[in-house]
Amino acid sequence: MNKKIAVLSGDGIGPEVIAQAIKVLDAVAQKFNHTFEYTNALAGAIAIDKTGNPMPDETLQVCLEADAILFGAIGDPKFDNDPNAKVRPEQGLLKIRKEMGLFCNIRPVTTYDSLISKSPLKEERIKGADLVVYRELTGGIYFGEKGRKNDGVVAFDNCEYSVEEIERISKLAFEAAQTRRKKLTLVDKANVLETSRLWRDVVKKMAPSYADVEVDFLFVDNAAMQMIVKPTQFDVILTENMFGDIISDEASVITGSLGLLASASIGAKTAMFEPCHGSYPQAAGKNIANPAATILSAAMMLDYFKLFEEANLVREAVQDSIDKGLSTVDVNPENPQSTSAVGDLIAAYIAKAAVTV
Ligand SMILES: NC(=O)C1=CN([C@@H]2O[C@H](COP(=O)(O)OP(=O)(O)OC[C@H]3O[C@@H](n4cnc5c(N)ncnc54)[C@H](O)[C@@H]3O)[C@@H](O)[C@H]2O)C=CC1
Ligand SMILES: CC(C)CC(=O)C(=O)O
Ligand SMILES: [Mg+2]
Repeated sequence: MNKKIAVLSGDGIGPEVIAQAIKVLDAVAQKFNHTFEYTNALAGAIAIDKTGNPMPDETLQVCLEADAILFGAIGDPKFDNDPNAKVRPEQGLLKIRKEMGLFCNIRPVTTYDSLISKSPLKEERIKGADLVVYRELTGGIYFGEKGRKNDGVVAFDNCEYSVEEIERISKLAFEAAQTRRKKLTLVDKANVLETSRLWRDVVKKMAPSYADVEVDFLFVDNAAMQMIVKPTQFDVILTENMFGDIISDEASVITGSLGLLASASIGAKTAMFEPCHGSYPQAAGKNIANPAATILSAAMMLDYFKLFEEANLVREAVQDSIDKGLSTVDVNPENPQSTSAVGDLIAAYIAKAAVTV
C-alpha cells in the first residue's frame, strides 16, 4: 500500500515524539512492504516564527493532498505568558481542525496491567477500565466569538452548538457503542447551559434508533469525580469540545500517563492523528518525553488505512515495552529509557515480529 502522510511536528516535544512514530511507521512499511511518503509542514509557534502564521496555507495544502496527517503538538511559553499576543500557536491547531472538518476526536483510554499497581489511583477501582471519549472538536466555546468590551474590563467567549453539529458526532459515538459494551454516557452541564440542553434533546431523540445502546447522562462536574472513583462504569463518553478536552486529560491518569493517550480526529477531509498531550515545553530537547501517545496515534492511523494487522502489531510492541519496564520517566521513574530508546525498542520489536505478508 502506498500512502501520503503530512507530518506536522510542531513545537516543544512535538519533533521528538514524531521522530519515534516515523521510526515505527518505517519499521511497519519495511515489514509489510508498504510505502509511506512523508511531507513535513510547518505548524504552531515554529510556523509563526518563520511565516507569521501558525497554520500557513502551504501546510493546509499539503494536508489536503495527503491521505492522513500525523500531528505532534504545538505551543510555546513565550505565547502562553503573553496575554496580549496577537497570534497564538493554538489558533493553528483550531484552524486545521476547522479547515479539515475534523469534528470528531476519538480518545481511547485503557489500562496496562503492568502499570495499574503504580497508579496513584486505587488498583481495584481502575482495573479493567476501558473507555473511549468522543469529543466534539470543531464547535463550542473554543470556536465562538471572543473578545473584550467595556474598555477591556469585560471578556467574553461565546459557546454555540447546532443540532447538525451534535447529530453527526452523536451518530459516530452511538455506532462505536454498538461495537463495544453498548453504553453511551453524555457528559454535559444541562443544569446550567442551554447548549448542553440541546445536546440532551438531540441525544434523547436519537437514542431509539440505537435501542441496543444504554444511554445515560452525567453533569460534567460529577463525571470528573466518577472518572477517578469508578472509571469502569464508562464505555463511550460523548461530550462537547471543552469538556472532552478536560475530562480526557483527567482520564489519562487511569492509563498511567498523559504520554500514553492517543487520538484520532476524523471528519470531512483528511483525518489527523495526534497525541492528546501538548508540547510539554519543560521536556523539549531533553529526550525524556514519552513517545507512546504519538506512536499509538500512528497505530490509529494504520487502522484508518484498514491496515489492522499492522496497527495491532504496533500496539503489541508498545504494550511489550511497557510490560518490560522499558518506558520513559513518566511511567518508569526507577529505570527510565530515553524517548529515542523507546522508539528504537518498539521499531525493533516490529522488525523482529513473525508475520507472514
Ligand atoms: N494538541 C496540542 O498541540 C496541545 C497543545 N497544548 C499546548 O502545549 C503547551 C504546554 O501545555 P501544558 O498545559 O503544559 O500541557 P502538556 O500536555 O504539554 O503537558 C502537561 C503535563 O503532562 C505531562 N506530559 C505531557 N506530554 C507528555 C509526554 N509525551 N510524556 C510524558 N509526560 C507528558 C507532563 O507532566 C506535562 O507537564 C501549551 O502551550 C499548550 O497550549 C496543550 C494541549 C494540547
Ligand atoms: C491546545 C488546544 C487548542 C487543544 C487541546 O488542549 C487539545 O486538543 O487537547
Ligand atoms: Mg487538551
